Amino acid sequence: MTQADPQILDEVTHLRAELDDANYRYYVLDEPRLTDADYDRRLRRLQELEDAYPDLVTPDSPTQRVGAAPDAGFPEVEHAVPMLSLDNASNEEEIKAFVRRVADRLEAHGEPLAFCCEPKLDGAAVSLVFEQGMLVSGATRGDGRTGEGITSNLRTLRSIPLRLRGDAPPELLEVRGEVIMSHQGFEALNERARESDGKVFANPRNAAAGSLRQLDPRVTATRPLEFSAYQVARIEPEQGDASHSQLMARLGDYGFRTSQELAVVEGAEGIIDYCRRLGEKRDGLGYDIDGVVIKIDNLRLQRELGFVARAPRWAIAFKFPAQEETTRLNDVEFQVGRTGAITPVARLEPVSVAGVTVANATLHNADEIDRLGVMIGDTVAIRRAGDVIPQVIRVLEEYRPADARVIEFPEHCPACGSDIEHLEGEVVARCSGGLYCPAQRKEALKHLASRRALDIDGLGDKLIDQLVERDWVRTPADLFRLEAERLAELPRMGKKSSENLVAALEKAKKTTLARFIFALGIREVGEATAVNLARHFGRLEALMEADIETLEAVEDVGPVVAAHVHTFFRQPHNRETIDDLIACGLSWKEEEVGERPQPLAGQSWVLTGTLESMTRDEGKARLQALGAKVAGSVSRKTACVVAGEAAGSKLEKAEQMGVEVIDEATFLERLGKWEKGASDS
Ligand SMILES: NC(=O)c1ccc[n+]([C@@H]2O[C@H](COP(=O)([O-])OP(=O)(O)OC[C@H]3O[C@@H](n4cnc5c(N)ncnc54)[C@H](O)[C@@H]3O)[C@@H](O)[C@H]2O)c1
Ligand SMILES: [Zn+2]
Repeated sequence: MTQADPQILDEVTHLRAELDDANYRYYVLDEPRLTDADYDRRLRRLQELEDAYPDLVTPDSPTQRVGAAPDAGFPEVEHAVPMLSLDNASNEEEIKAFVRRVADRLEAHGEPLAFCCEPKLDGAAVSLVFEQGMLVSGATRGDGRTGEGITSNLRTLRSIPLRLRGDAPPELLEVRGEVIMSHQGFEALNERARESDGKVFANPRNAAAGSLRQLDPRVTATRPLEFSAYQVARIEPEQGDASHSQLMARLGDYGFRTSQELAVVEGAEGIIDYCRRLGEKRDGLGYDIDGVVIKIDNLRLQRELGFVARAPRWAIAFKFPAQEETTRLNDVEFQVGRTGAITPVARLEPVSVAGVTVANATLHNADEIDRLGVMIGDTVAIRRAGDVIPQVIRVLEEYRPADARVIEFPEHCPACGSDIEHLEGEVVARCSGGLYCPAQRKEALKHLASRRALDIDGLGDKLIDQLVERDWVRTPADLFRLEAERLAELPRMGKKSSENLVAALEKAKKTTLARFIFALGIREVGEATAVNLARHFGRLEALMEADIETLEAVEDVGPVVAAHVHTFFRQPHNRETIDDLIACGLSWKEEEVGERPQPLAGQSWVLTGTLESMTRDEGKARLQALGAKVAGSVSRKTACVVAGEAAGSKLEKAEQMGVEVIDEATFLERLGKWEKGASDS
């Protein structure tokens, strides 16, 4: 046996310290600092050294253990059957070697072996114990022997049955599976966290693990978690299933979700083919997988093969390329979205992430840049998964060069030069050139033409897209200069509909001051605010000249709205656009700004979560137009909460306070009724 020299000993000690720290950050804090690739490299190196110098192996080496010791915040749960890790294969050769190895051990030469292949879900492993069909305990993997008791948290997951389906449940069932978060759920959770200064997670795995390990189950309940079962650890009495795949079908009958991608294949060729096909599907699945788990399907053969220290002999994980990589951030550019939001985009040293070259990643907004503490020249970890835009998730500060530069947020819109507004308390910075900015042109025109603005009949979204794309319409006033003959050249626009549109444009010119103000699309100026502004100032000129103080004196106008209005009218381009519209013949009689019935007057409403049929701003405007106040937080005075998709803490608070909560469908139904009532009278 070779004797290790002090240098090797040093390296081993150092690697172990690094890996222990990485395990703690990954499994306990759910906040890794190393990428998985870096972690795996270190673990492999340690394994090599231990193979070369077996004397150095200690029972507590990271190569001998799984996960990390359970956190003290939870009761300890001893696993009756240990929760192990899996050996890895990273290429076809290693898959073939695995198949040869098991065939040799089983002395199954010549006979094709059946393997059950499943996606390797990238979440957090949990174990669930059912007695007489009832869920009695749920735990994390922990260090494999002892996990954290998180039963109450797991009970909040709808995909975990609290009682097994069917009338003859086994006396005892222990099921293992992965708790995952879909890409959609993950994005929505982080989006909420960014808005409310909550914890932003690097990836769905950390988000799932972190959400499960909340001390308060009510927090877990708000997180979009799903459970997918992949193993039966114990079943008593035995039900006579001969294979893993039969057990999975049984779990389906008991009410569990199992992978839809599960398939039984034969031999190494079958496995390799499955891995290739699943690899191609990976980006479209909507959740993270980091590979394929391959298991001997026959349960008797599984038992014959048994386990080694860290992993079963009858299974292997084929690893897909990592979805996180590190690269250099060369520069940051700023893009204007269609609603004027300014998004910082990281220009990266191109790097291949899971088979796709990534050269750009989003940095979301100025707060995110602060949160990450990122500078130009930094080495950053990026993540690309599914169809989600690649993101910068972490800075590797130790690699920061001496000439790293601070990222300066621009003061003027890169598309049109208007001032960028970055209001206190708002995460998103925006271009204030609403009507003028080419990046916002389509949206601005769609808003202007909409029913509650200028109400231009027949000017739909598709038509606006065409007009802008052909460059026939650059400013709102250009709309009113369109001629029927020219319009008739457009696809699916006959002579008749062109003439109708021109007539509708003519008709729309006669409007009201309130509609005109609303049509300008000033941020946060909904219909109700527009009415208040029109009523207060009476004349457009007076509104345009108003200072912030005067604006704040208007009913329902707070500092934020006042600032938006003020900035809007300070932009020379916006003023030109308005002059131009008036020159085209837009007009209104002040006295037309009349009273509208306001069935919701005096009520306070709260919107939370994502609405499918409208933006939150629009929902707010429509409520305000009916007289309601729309508040940002729930209190006892709240009349009603509208809960959209992925509604979070506000929904929870409303439920605690006994405030009425309605879903989007009910909201739409009621809005329709009230709005009809309002326009009838
Ligand atoms: N970045 C870091 O700092 C850091 C630290 C520690 C670990 N890690 C990463 O964690 C991984 C190692 O973790 P591990 O020990 O949990 O091993 P593993 O994740 O490679 O394999 C075991 C796990 O696979 C999961 N699994 C998913 N689908 C399954 C299925 N269908 N059947 C059976 N099991 C399934 C189970 O949760 C099981 O616990 C590596 O990828 C490593 O890079 C990273
Ligand atoms: Zn702009």
